[in-house]
Amino acid sequence: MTTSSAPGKVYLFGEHAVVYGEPAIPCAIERRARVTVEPREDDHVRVEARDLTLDGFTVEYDGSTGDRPDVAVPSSLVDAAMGYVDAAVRQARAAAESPKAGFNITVESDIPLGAGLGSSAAVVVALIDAATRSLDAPIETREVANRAYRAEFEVQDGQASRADTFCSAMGGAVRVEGDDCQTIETPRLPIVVGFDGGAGDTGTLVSGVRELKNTYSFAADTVSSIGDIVRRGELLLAESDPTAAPSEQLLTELGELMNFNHGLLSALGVSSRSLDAMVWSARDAGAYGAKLTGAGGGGCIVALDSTPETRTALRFTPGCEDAFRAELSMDGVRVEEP
Ligand SMILES: Nc1ncnc2c1ncn2[C@@H]1O[C@H](COP(=O)(O)OP(=O)(O)O)[C@@H](O)[C@H]1O
Ligand SMILES: C[C@@](O)(CCOP(=O)(O)O)CC(=O)O
Ligand SMILES: [Mg+2]
Repeated sequence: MTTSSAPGKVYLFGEHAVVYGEPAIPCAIERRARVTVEPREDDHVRVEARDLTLDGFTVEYDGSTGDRPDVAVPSSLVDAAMGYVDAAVRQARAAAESPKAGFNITVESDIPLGAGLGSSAAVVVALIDAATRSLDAPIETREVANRAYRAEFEVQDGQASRADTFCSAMGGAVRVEGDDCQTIETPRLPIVVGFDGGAGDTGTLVSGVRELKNTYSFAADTVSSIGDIVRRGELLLAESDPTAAPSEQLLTELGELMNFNHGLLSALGVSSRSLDAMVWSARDAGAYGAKLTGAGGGGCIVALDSTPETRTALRFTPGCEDAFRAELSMDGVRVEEP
């Protein structure tokens, strides 16, 4: 039995645009998905995912035939829910060169689903790591990231960047531009997350942006402007001392860029009333800046504030269900005691 865990993330800058080759800077946060994998004698895959959907469920199906599990919900819902787990199992089998390996898989996660904190990437990364280890065929962390990207790419119909999966596998802050993935050093940023209790569908939101971008040249310009914001942001981070507390000037400038980034994401149609309400509430409370994080449509915002003010304001914001400080997680994927 092998258990691996991997962190979720927030985007400081650059979600969506990163799908089209612009750079992005996600930061891993101390909210993790844990996946326990036990190899089986047969080629079946049994998945226990209690955090999945409202009530969670357990299914067993024959992974070799591609038969769907026999459960009393529409199969499209099961496919949507199981897509990432299925794709990660395929990647783990391929990496271990064991196409018929069967597994008992248990997924536990502190990361809300579909909320922009990268639950899919964390589950896929932890699953690939644990499954390959359980077959005595461990792979390097960068290869876990690569396989996890291929799983997300498959599930999101070819519309995925390497950002979420690389960040979850490596931990810390990272910079991703196309296939170029690097870890970067940043000062400890005072990250606050607000969560509206909702979710957005990553595939659908990415398709919406793609359509706008293909229809309007100004939407394509908006995507490249997001890239400009990220380049500006990474310069600020590169010039700062990662071992010192972030300066007031750095936080002010990063906040301004985050505000701008949110405006452009909003123009691309991926914000929502509750995300906007949380963003404004954070700004009114004195946050340096605030933006939605991840695919959008509902879910989470990320703000910078060293004081408790933003958290307090968010907790009183209608539509905000939870607000918490998110520490940067320097640990990416790691093995856990089962
Ligand atoms: N705890 C979990 N157990 C099983 N699958 C999960 C879990 N968390 C996330 N997933 C998978 O990830 C999907 C959500 O991913 P996505 O829409 O990309 O949102 P995000 O990555 O922002 O959370 C879920 O529909 C499910 O397939
Ligand atoms: C919108 C996007 O840039 C980020 C999606 O993040 P999340 O799955 O909502 O956490 C898509 C991607 O990079 O694959
Ligand atoms: Mg995701």
